[in-house]
Amino acid sequence: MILDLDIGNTLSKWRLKSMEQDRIIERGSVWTRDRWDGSQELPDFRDLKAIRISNVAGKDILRKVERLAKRYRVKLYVARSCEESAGVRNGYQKPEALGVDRWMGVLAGYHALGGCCVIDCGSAITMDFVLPDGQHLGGFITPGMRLMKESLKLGTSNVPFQQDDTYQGLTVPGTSTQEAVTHGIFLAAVGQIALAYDQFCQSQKQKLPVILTGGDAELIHRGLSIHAYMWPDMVYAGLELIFPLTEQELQGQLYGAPVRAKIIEKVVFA
Ligand SMILES: Nc1ncnc2c1ncn2[C@@H]1O[C@H](COP(=O)(O)OP(=O)(O)O)[C@@H](O)[C@H]1O
Ligand SMILES: CC(C)(COP(=O)(O)O)[C@@H](O)C(=O)NCCC(=O)O
Ligand SMILES: [K+]
Repeated sequence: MILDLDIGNTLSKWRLKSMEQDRIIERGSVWTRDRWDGSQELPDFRDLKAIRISNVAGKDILRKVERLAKRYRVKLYVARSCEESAGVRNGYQKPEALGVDRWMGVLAGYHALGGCCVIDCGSAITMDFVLPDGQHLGGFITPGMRLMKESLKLGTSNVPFQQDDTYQGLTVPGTSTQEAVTHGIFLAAVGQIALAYDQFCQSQKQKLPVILTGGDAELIHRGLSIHAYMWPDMVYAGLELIFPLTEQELQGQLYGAPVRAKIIEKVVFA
């Protein structure tokens, strides 16, 4: 069994993947700031062959995982941002400073679709752009929806947005503090993405595919008018790409990868 860890600043997501088949056996998450020891939310470490980790929540967490890997004598693969990997050249002045979750997303996105725009809607909303020739151009970082809400401390609570169909109402002016805040935040999240993507396509004179991932991707996706692929396992896919362990991964098949919509040529009957 392989344990893949996507450690974000809010949630630490994990999944258990079987070595033999391309199957996810179990998934879970723990609050990154919580104590992990003895947490019921973590998988059983005993039957693991390997742990692969993308971590943006600091060294303490990494040390915790290193201790676990050592205790259970499991091989640990730690992802790090670097200058170039899997055909992508890191556009950061200091490549190692790029968040490794962003780097995993960019590598997976480029492998699946070539040039693309990768958007991770988590504690922060990050956007990254990669050209068809593999050049990463960098991107944008803004507070995620929950952080925007908390920063206002206006009639808000720590409860995440209801991922239900009330989003339609989110684009009309709010008539209470709660509504004005919730609608405003949604508008900010969706609006910045639309503006940044539009300006990018104008400057590059090409429309690159957009891939969304992260805890708030569903909600934001429904507010976007641009077409976007959803890839919940995108960060994990970056781990599969740089640390391939299963048959499929060794053949470059990434779990849940979007398949570029084929433009069906109009069949014209003579
Ligand atoms: N305090 C909280 N209580 C409940 N859900 C939360 C809380 N904070 C964040 N969330 C939800 O958890 C998800 C965090 O997104 P995720 O992409 O996992 O973030 P990160 O990778 O930055 O940790 C979001 O969907 C958000 O709505
Ligand atoms: C921007 C981030 C905090 C996003 O993390 P997340 O929302 O996934 O918790 C993370 O990618 C990060 O720590 N980046 C390092 C700084 C940078 O990418 O420029
Ligand atoms: K994330």
